[in-house]
Amino acid sequence: MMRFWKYHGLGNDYLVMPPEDISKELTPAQIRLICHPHYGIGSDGLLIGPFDAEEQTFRLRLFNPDGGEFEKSGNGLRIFARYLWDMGWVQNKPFHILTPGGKVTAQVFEGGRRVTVEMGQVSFHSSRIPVAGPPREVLQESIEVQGREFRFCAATIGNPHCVILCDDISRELACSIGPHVETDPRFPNRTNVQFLKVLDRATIQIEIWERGVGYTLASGSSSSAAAAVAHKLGLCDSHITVRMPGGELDIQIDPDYAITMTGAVTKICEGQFDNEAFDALNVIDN
Ligand SMILES: N[C@@H](CCC[C@H](N)C(=O)O)C(=O)O
Repeated sequence: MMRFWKYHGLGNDYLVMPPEDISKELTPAQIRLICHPHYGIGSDGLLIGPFDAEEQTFRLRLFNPDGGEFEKSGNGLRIFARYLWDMGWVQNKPFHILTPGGKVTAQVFEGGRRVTVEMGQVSFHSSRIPVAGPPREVLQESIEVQGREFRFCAATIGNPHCVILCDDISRELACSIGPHVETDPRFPNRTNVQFLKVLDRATIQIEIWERGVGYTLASGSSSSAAAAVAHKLGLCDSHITVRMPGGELDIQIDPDYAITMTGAVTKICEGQFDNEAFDALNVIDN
């Protein structure tokens, strides 16, 4: 049996599992099953932690529903911060979370329903994201998908993002174009994809296709990357509300492109995952 806690951040849902319940490292196939909507619990990702909890610093591992481990998640970090608060590991003062994409600082408010995370610094440099080709800031470049040309900027906040500016955005656009961009060879580690519409100097709207997930209702790292791109291009000021189908996030951009993200977290349930569910492993991967 593995205990789990399920939360969502604006409809982007994650499971949290304590590492002490996981006797042997989960395989990618087992993670795919746990996240499967029918054969598993169902979620946009799996968070395993805390590892090495000391002096208000907690290490976290993060996995996409395709079974791949990834670097950083904005909604995932808010959710993990709330989990630590629910479990009594932290109180209302700031604390730190170590992720493969860097160390962040988090703080819980409003009885756990609102969390602020200092997400780290956005970089637009090809060598950091990564993006193939000569070392450069990846701004306003061209990509052709299914006979249509798009202008994009790329950014990292620990995980890779491709931000495509559009006059009109939709779920259909994200689902038709996103998969091709996610796996475009210029992104050696693949990429998350955001379709960005600037509403005014303090408000943007995005539709999201996530690496290793697909279409999601919200994404904190996507919001951070898209807001940073809008600011970098001079289209928005430094305090931006990001509107997504699942709700809004508040993004503050420092002069060095350090990002502070604030938004809601909602607890859904907690329970026990029965290893019997792994009987369907051969079903989901065929
Ligand atoms: N939904 C997350 C992003 C999850 C990670 C992404 N799929 C990736 O592979 O980088 C967020 O809120 O940032």
